[in-house]
Amino acid sequence: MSVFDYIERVTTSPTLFLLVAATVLLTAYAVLHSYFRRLPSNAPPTVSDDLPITGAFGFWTRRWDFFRNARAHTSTGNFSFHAGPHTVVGLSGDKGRQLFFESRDLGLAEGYAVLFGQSPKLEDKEGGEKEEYANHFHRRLTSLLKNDQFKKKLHILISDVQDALDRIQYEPNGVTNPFESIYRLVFRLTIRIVGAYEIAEDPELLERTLKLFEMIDQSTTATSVMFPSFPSPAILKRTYAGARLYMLVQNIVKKRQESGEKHDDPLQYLIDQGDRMFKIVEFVVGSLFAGLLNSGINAAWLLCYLATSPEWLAKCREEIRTIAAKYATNPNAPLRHQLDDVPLEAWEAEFPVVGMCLRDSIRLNLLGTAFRKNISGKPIPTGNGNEVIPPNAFVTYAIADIHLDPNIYPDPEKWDPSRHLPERAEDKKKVHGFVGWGVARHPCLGMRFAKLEQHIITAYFLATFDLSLQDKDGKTLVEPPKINFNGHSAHKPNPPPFLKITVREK
Ligand code: HEM
Repeated sequence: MSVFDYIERVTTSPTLFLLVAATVLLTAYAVLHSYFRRLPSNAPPTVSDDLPITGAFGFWTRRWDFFRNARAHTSTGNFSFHAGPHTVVGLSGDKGRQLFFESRDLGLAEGYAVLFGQSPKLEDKEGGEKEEYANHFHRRLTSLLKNDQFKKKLHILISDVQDALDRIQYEPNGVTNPFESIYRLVFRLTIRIVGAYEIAEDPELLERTLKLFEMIDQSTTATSVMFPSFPSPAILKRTYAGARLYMLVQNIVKKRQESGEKHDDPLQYLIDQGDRMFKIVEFVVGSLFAGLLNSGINAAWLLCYLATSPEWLAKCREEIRTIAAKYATNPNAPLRHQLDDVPLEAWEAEFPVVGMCLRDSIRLNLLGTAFRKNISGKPIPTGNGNEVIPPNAFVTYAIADIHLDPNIYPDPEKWDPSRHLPERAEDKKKVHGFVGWGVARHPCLGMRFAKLEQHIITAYFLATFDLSLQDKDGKTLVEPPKINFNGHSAHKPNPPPFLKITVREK
């Protein structure tokens, strides 16, 4: 068939004409798009699978593999790619890590807002407004995470833990999935510290709030970041869940206003500060995102690790027994009741063994990448020749770049708390050798609370139960489940493991 025959056929068949026109337009768009999003020549080299329009799929499908592969293919270990319309630079190595965590030109909130992107959009924020939001959020959270709050709340946190353990004790066949039961407990504790009394006290409302939160959490998909204006199911779900959460909190506030009822809780503090409704909801959801995932998932993992490590289980129990004996008013009471007399200061400072177990769990389970954005308006030198991070580019650092480095942490995928003993101190071998609690410009604001709740949950659990790990068929597991290191953040293992528990007498 000659070219003329072909043209005649296309122009006389409307379907074929539309098909060809669409293909031509799409190709033209892809070519133009690729041309306009070209990076400056001194940006780190672009990865080979950076597709037009969508960008690099590996970033979404196998994040850690994508990073390892990309960093291995450039001389500096830094590389560039796209996530939809966004230019992203991946940093790696010691220099990259220091720049990432120490540069004041890299904005944390701006990076997470787009690439992590879970918080429901209650109001669009631009420039100064974004900064105002971050300041407001930090101010409120810092007030709620002060010593006097912990002192006041300690007894209620402990009572919530005891309540959860009572429920776990009566789960069928003495078997519990910690990624559900302990995760829910952490959710309740987090609501106590950043949310509302009414939610923490009402199991049905607590469950509903958790479901809405999880709906938002699951809404960061590749398409929702690539095409944020397209009403994809994920974005619709997020908007729906955000609106429902808004109404849920609004109802509580209205009820309080109408009845004149007040509670000594975070919600009342926010109301008394004169915060508007959307700010209150934004604060609660933001705090849950900052706090719940890491705390809830690590609390569950910690028990799984201990259930498969007789050595560290014994060491933790010994520590718990010693501290309980130091403070117990009745040394003959069962261990779990002796713990009721432990003061806040001891909960915070006197659990180094449990602390090391938690530290290695965080090393392994802080997955995916941290995010920043170049907000300086200028190129930022990376310290490698004339290589720069272009203005407005997003910046990512894969936590595994340091946490799974075999030169720092030998046998890096193995949970081994003894790495953190003073004589080994593997995490001190390099600057920012452990970034599990954030470092430099962005240390974790919730670390004190997170450690406190982890110490309390672990101590009460081990004092109350003997435990072993098993699969869904009841087969004993002698090793913890494998972690999917390609995950984007701390997550529940699939399939889940179960804890088989029996109540301890002493
Ligand atoms: C085991 C539990 C936790 C872990 C492992 C953890 C870890 C981290 C890490 C690694 C960062 C730094 C992120 C970065 O540099 O990109 C961070 C920051 C932060 N964390 Fe946590 N976190 C935990 C619990 C909490 C809790 C319970 C809260 C609050 C209720 C919280 C609030 C925050 C906030 C607000 C920031 C941002 C600080 C800033 O903007 O400078 N975290 N956390």
